Amino acid sequence: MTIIAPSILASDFASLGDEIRSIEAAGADWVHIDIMDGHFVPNLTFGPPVVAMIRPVTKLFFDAHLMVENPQSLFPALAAAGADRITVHAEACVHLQRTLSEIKGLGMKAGVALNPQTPLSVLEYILDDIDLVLIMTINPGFGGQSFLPSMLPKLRQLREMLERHGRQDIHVQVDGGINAETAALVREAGANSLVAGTYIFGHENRAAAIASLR
Ligand SMILES: O=C(CO)[C@@H](O)[C@H](O)COP(=O)(O)O
Repeated sequence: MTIIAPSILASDFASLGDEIRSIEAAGADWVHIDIMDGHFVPNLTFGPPVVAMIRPVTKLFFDAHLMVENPQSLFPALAAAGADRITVHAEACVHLQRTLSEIKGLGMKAGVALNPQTPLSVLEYILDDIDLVLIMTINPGFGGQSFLPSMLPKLRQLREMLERHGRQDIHVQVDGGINAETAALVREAGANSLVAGTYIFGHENRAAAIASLR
């Protein structure tokens, strides 16, 4: 079963609670929360106080994607705010294994995101520390960008790596430019968790949009 994680980056922030209720009613599995700091990526979103405010709105799993420098400084506040998983960028973490241990030490699941140019080899020795790999199918920072088809072979190679290590249980997530067309491509290449912002929140029928991604 493909897991659908709408990215609230594309929602109407003035009605964030209602937007989250809407995707829950439409069949979303996880809420994807893009946290950006204006340094690691050239855009700024929100932080732990907003996560805490939306926590009572839904019981859906909170899948936080940190596009920030020094992500570890946010872990305690995000744990307290109710994040279920924190995904950090390998490019932002000098001591990646330690960073992942810190996330798990606070009772959350841990994931690693890779920018398009980052090789899969950075994952080779940390597979025991994660339950998700996020393959960015755009350069992070903004919604509404076009899907990079060059990420399809990367997804296939990741699936092979996970099989080689007996870790097929690790989620393979994609993020960026996902719509009904690109969803079929990434599912075929091995993704089982799809993040989509513009496509779901911009669709007149969000339940139909989510169903089309599966
Ligand atoms: O992490 C990001 C952007 O950096 C994403 O989660 C985007 O929000 C995806 O947006 P769409 O491409 O689906 O509009």
